Amino acid sequence: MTTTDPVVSVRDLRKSYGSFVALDGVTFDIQRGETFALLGPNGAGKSTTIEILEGYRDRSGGEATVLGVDPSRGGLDWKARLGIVLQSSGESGAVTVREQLSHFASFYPNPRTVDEVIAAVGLESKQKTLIRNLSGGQRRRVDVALGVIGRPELLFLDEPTTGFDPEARHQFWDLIRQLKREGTTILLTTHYLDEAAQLGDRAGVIAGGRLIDIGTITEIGGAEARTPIVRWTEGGPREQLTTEPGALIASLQTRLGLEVPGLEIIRPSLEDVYLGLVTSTSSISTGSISEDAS
Ligand SMILES: Nc1ncnc2c1ncn2[C@@H]1O[C@H](COP(=O)(O)OP(=O)(O)OP(=O)(O)O)[C@@H](O)[C@H]1O
Repeated sequence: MTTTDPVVSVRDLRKSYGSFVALDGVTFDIQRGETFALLGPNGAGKSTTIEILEGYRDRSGGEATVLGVDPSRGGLDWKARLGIVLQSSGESGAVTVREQLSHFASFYPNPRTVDEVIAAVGLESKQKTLIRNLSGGQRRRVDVALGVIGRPELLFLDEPTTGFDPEARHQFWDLIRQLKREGTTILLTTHYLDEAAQLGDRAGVIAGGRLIDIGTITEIGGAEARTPIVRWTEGGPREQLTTEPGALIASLQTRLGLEVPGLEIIRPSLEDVYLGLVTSTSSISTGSISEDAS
């Protein structure tokens, strides 16, 4: 593997559980230092993808390379270069936060200090608490701390902020930005579009086991994100004009400086675009979404 090779390379990845097809030919690369967000609704295939790349699940077909190694054959040296935060950790320990982190740190050649990671996830006041006595969100913070303590080259985060309160999410985003500055490559799955937009250099939208769109966050927003939506709220129920009339009114209002009471020009958020994508299931199955949104 050379320094310019992708850190993660996935080609036509397939996974079936019996007759059920969970992944139906997924292809993407992640470059060194990049943060890639995998977005998709429940059951889309995000965890299946990430767990194959972590070496937890076997694939049914296609190719995968992670840090130059086929993850189904990765040994201990390979695993020591990864940080893994699973979707559910099963951390129910009868040990304290501090003890658990110290124990994990001892597996790695060049770990971060326990104090550093405890501060990074905001668990200073709970470091001597048994893990089983933590709240759900606090346990999740322990999971994240365990994932980063080994100073991984590649960090896998499967819905890392589920159960976090807003302050903890922002603290987590700061931690991820610090890891990005240090050059860590990150694969993140999330339902939160603001999280993908805040952290992701690029994102892939997965639905029904297929990657239906891939690109920078702006590219995924695509034409729809650039088209103004006009909301007319004067005298009656809210009406939304999303196509040509909306664009025309918006353009006239801007060019002529018209003040129209009750007229609000907005641009759809990534969330609006995403919901449009994942609810158009008929288009997804024909694969036309990526063409429409590009
Ligand atoms: N061991 C299994 N046996 C059978 N089906 C499975 C198994 N694991 C996952 N699946 C199915 O594969 C599909 C993809 O699951 P996966 O966990 O990858 O989705 P996801 O995108 O991570 O969803 P979520 O956002 O809900 O976590 C789902 O329909 C799920 O029911």
